[in-house]
Amino acid sequence: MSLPRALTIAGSDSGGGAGIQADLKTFQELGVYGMSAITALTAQNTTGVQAVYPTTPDAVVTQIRSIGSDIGLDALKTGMLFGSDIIQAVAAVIREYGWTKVVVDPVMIAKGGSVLLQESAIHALITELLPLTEVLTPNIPEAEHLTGLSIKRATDKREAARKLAAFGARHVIIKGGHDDDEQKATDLWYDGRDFYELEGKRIDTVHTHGTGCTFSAALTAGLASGLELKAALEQAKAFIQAAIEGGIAIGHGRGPTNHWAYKRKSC
Ligand SMILES: Nc1ncnc2c1ncn2[C@@H]1O[C@H](COP(=O)(O)OP(=O)(O)O)[C@@H](O)[C@H]1O
Ligand SMILES: Cc1ncc(COP(=O)(O)OP(=O)(O)O)c(N)n1
Repeated sequence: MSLPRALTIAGSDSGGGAGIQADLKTFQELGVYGMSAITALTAQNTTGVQAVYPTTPDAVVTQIRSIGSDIGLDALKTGMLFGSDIIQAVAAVIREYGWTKVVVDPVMIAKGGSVLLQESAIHALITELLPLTEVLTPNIPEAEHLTGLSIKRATDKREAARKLAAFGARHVIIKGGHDDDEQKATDLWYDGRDFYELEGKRIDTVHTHGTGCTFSAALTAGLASGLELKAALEQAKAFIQAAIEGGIAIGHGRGPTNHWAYKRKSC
């Protein structure tokens, strides 16, 4: 197989732990050539998001076309999309190129509470992007917000996953980082028919900035490399587990995960 290529369409995190920076580091660590289309600049560090400066739909589409018309790609992911106009533009360009290995991380709110997706953009996310989505990776608050359901028990997670699949996503992974299990961090995978669990030991740490971005980027890298979804998910889970175990205590707040830990571990 030729060099695998992956694109991330997301926001920039100046602190380097989430967004575009986390995605490109993850692609690189997994041997995938990484490319980016930036939807917004955030001034951000381990204590939170200080400011958000969205780009324009035109700027986003032009970046994506520069890649589509020349280098091409094997898989793509979306992260912070911020507004409905950017979502509509991204969906249109995905349709234009006919890309199908599309991972959507429906980033809404940073762990510090800052809004990374406007409320007015939820409708566009559901109607424009989810029908183009191969794998949707919400955390629990995002799954609740998209479905209007309250997720307290395992059965609620399953109902939410069914509802998200009905919006058009072919596979749904509801991530377990925010649930109240103190021993395990378990992600639920729904393939439109059956449910599976991806289990990991919960690590007691505050250094979890960028976990969702890193997990979805690792999944995208696996798909770009030609792995089947099950193998790509297992690799992504092992990648994020190692990255959280090796979390980096820099700054004065919630430090980033360690993107080189997985490769070090497997060497
Ligand atoms: N403390 C933790 N220990 C182990 N795995 C975790 C922990 N927190 C999150 N994860 C895992 O990291 C991935 C991202 O999940 P989550 O933190 O829920 O996403 P987000 O960053 O979007 O809120 C999932 O695979 C989840 O199970
Ligand atoms: C630019 C940007 N994109 C996404 C996020 C959210 O990342 P996530 O992996 O969910 O991690 P936390 O912010 O929740 O720690 C972000 N912060 N910035």
